[in-house]
Amino acid sequence: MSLLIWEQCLQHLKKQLTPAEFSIWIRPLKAKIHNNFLHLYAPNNFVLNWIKKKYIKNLKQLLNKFCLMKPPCIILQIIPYEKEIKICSNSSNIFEKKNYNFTKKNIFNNKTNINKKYTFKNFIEGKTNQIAKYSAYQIADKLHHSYNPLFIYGNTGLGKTHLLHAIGNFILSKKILKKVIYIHSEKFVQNMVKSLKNNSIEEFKNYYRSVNILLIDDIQFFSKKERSQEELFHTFNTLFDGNHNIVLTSDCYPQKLTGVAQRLKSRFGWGVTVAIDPPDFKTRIAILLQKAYIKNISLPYDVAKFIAKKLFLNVRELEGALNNLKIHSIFIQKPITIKLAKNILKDHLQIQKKKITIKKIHEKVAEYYNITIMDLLSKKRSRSITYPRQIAISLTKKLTDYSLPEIGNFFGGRDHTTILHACRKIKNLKKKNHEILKDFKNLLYKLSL
Ligand SMILES: Nc1ncnc2c1ncn2[C@@H]1O[C@H](COP(=O)(O)OP(=O)(O)OP(=O)(O)O)[C@@H](O)[C@H]1O
Repeated sequence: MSLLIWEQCLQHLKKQLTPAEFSIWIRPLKAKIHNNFLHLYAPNNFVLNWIKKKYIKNLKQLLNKFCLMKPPCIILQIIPYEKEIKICSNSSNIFEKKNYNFTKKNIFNNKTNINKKYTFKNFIEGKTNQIAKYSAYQIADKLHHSYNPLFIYGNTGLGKTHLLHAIGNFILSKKILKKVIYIHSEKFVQNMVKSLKNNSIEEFKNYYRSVNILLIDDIQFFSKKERSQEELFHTFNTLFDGNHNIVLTSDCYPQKLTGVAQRLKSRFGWGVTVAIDPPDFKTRIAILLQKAYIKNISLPYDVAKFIAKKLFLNVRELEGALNNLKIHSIFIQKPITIKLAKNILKDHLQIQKKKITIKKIHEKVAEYYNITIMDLLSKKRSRSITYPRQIAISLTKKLTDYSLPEIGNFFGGRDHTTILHACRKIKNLKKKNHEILKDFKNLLYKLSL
């Protein structure tokens, strides 16, 4: 009996469960087969109990299905720390291996700049980022040319940089002789300026034009930097013509980049362009639990749920809340509870709320839908006006402490029942229509800046 049987169960469960369920509960389990016993090691008591309650029956059925002879008995236990290391290092599904540097020395030290911390394995997948992750993986795994260039765009803190490093780490782990470099756009510009000063611009050019996979982060930093754009343009052409992969990230769609030459923008869109949106509720919970696990923080599920409900714009914010909770719980020497989370998030949410005024909501919504503020407050009933108005009302309800009649006053003296109706309507539409949900989230983001 080998671990192959467990691999089969994993493949099956991966299809059966949602990505979030699989990542939170099943993926952290480490398996070992010994004397017809399948030892499953859970990272903590919480996961262990959950597996017992929700998945053990299913696991037994799968073992029965896949075993031709007598299926092994399952022994479920908590992993002791030293054991965890041992099992992990033997595990076949670990992507991270030794980073390697290139031997040829030059002024840039041939550093890959890849951060080992960010891998595909610890990138939690959900509806809003799965295409980006899939595309990034295609490049890492197969160096797919149809994905050249891959352009990933989205708001801050949603995992774009994480995916760039994940590509780099995956390629490095395969130990194939491919030169992969991660570079932040600002650094690219700095290096270029330095090279111009040092009379080493030829080395600069050769360095970036000789890579096999170039990962460039936050391309919007090239805005209005004509000389650097010129250099990027030639680097891009050399790599593209030589069938080398280029992956770029940005805070917006290529054509929306301001201060960037049209010839570059059009090249950015030659391959595949994918968006990353803020994670949905379930994915936020999964991310929190995973980050807590990595940071060795004991985070109860209900607290993760509470934080995920309150913070919905970006993952960096979730991580910040988690770090804050950890520090406070260590300081007061008490475990993390909902009460503690409420206290900590209170200040954060209060600051957020203070930043959001009715004026700002009016302005941002009007600008987003290309209508006037007067339209928003008017009695006009055409769909092109009522829909943005209902969105604005619903945002006001979510982001401020105003009562329904007060909100009615801010929107042209409307009755509180009209306000309630608008909020309910948008709530339902968000569930059914992805575009509406996206509009709502985009506006939430713009208002939070
Ligand atoms: N799906 C995810 N799973 C796990 N961690 C994530 C995920 N998305 C984001 N993160 C984490 O959130 C943090 C911020 O992500 P990252 O730096 O990649 O964002 P970004 O989109 O590049 O933001 P910016 O545009 O500000 O550079 C990182 O610690 C990253 O690991």
